[in-house]
Amino acid sequence: MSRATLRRISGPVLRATVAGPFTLREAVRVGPQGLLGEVVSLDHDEIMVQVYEDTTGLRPGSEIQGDGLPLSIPLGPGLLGNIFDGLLRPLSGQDTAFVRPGFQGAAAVRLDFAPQLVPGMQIQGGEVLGEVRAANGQMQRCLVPPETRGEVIKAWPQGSYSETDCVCLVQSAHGAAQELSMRHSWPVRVPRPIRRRLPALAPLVTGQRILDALFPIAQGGKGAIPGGFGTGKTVLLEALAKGCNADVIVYLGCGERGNEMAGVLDEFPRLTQPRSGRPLMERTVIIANTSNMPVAAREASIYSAITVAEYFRDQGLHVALMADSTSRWAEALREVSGRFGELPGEGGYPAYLSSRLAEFYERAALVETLNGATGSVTVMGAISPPSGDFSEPVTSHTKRYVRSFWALDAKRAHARFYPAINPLQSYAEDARQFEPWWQQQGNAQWLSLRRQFLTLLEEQSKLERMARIIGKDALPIRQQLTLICAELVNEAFLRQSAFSEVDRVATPARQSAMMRLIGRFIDLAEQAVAAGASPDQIVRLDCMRALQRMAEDIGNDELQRFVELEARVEREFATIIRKKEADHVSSNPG
Ligand SMILES: Nc1ncnc2c1ncn2[C@@H]1O[C@H](COP(=O)(O)OP(=O)(O)OP(=O)(O)O)[C@@H](O)[C@H]1O
Repeated sequence: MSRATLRRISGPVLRATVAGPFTLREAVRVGPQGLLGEVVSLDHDEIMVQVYEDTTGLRPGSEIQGDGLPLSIPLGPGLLGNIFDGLLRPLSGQDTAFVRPGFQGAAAVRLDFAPQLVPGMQIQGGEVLGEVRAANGQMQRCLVPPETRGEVIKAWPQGSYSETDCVCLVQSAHGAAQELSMRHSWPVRVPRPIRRRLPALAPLVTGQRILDALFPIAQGGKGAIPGGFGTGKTVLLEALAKGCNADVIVYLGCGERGNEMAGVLDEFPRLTQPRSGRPLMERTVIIANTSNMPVAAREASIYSAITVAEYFRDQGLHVALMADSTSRWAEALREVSGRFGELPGEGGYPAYLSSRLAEFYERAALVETLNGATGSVTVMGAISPPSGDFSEPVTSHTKRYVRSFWALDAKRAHARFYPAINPLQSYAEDARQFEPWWQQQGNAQWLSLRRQFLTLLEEQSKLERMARIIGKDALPIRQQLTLICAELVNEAFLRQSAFSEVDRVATPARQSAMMRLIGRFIDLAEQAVAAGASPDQIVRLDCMRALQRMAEDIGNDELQRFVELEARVEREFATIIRKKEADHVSSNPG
């Protein structure tokens, strides 16, 4: 085992004189406490180590021992429903209220394991070793570690085992025997292998109308949520974690304030999944690395989170990873890089900020797993640009790698218009691909309605600028109508409170019903104006209020009420149009 002697300590960065061969990225144990670290540079007889724990009290002269392996995390069935720090160690103290006791110790917790392998079988990495059934009936697959290959020489029978108990013995072609348990470890910085990437065909259904209908993200896609202070990044990520249709949620609180994380920790165990009604924590893994935890661990936490997400993907599941916030992660990178004495690049960040962001987002994908199943990791990262300036390095580099960009807007947030996503600054590069998916949901008009809504919102912004100069009433009637319709899209469709009992999650069917109804309103309003009705008459229709309130009034299970509302809108427009035609006839009797 390689050893080194600690020479210099600068916060989480150590320099040590080596007495044995170390490798780059090797995990090390430092000092008498065995603090966990990683070799980040090698130079003749000196190594530089980044330590993931508090280095207070450490002294020069202490010993550093190499693990001989890269920094790795344990992956097993005990992850689901629990909360960990950035290096995947269960959080202790108050936070352990819902941590399955002894996860790390593993021996204490026994799980019902049903094997799927029998002696004589030739197996390869990624195959299903067996299944674990939790007390609540939830099934999880245990996988053969990706690099394992050989013949099963012994398989333990169905029964109760701890995560680290041997349940299968495999002999490789070279004759070496390997013990397999329900848990295996994997180096966090190495993407887990897959058979191939698949083209994304379906969106991740988020339950947020502005995202699903206007700026969708693919299942296996990557999205960013940039937004200045207090614009709603955390609330939006939490809403996605609660309402999206992923099988597993990995929620990473990276460098956020402790009280914000406390909200998640307190709330998630009490909530149920809107679709299945099951407890939300059953499908969630929380990784919390708040601003008061060691800075270097924050840097590692993003890799731990994506590795956990890939582990569930490899079981053939669809996983959504929410990272709040990637800016705090980049700040950790900057701080540690400064201590290494590296030359700072743009904004003081290291020159490799962009490649690190790329490495992270590239791990999002829809894939065929090693065992032939289909799974995905969708990544959504919040960004906190200082002063809300989207040209700063983290936002601008992230923009190059994500396909959905949901820009939060301080003006909308100040007006308490939530989610405060600015539709003019946001985009979704994969949107058109989802037309067939929406057709399958019974919304054949989705693409044209989406285009119509986006055009209205764009025109609204231009017209409002003009109206500020000349006054709204001085605009031509058609343009006044555009403003009315855009306002309806905003108020009735895009506004969605994350705290509303009825509206916090909108199903695709309800979103479709609302889109169609607004589209019908726009058609009828145009017909009414063509027949001579004034914009004022349209605004004063009784149904206007019902339309503006429909998101709050009509729930996901009450789709028939949209049909009734549409009939009411048609009746009211028919009345104005008939009246206009009658007026026309009486003023032109010949
Ligand atoms: N979708 C939403 N629905 C209802 N209210 C919201 C929504 N989004 C944000 N808010 C309101 O805005 C407040 C601030 O939101 P949040 O804490 O998510 O902002 P943030 O961008 O994460 O802040 P910070 O920059 O401090 O991390 C919330 O406490 C809530 O009152």
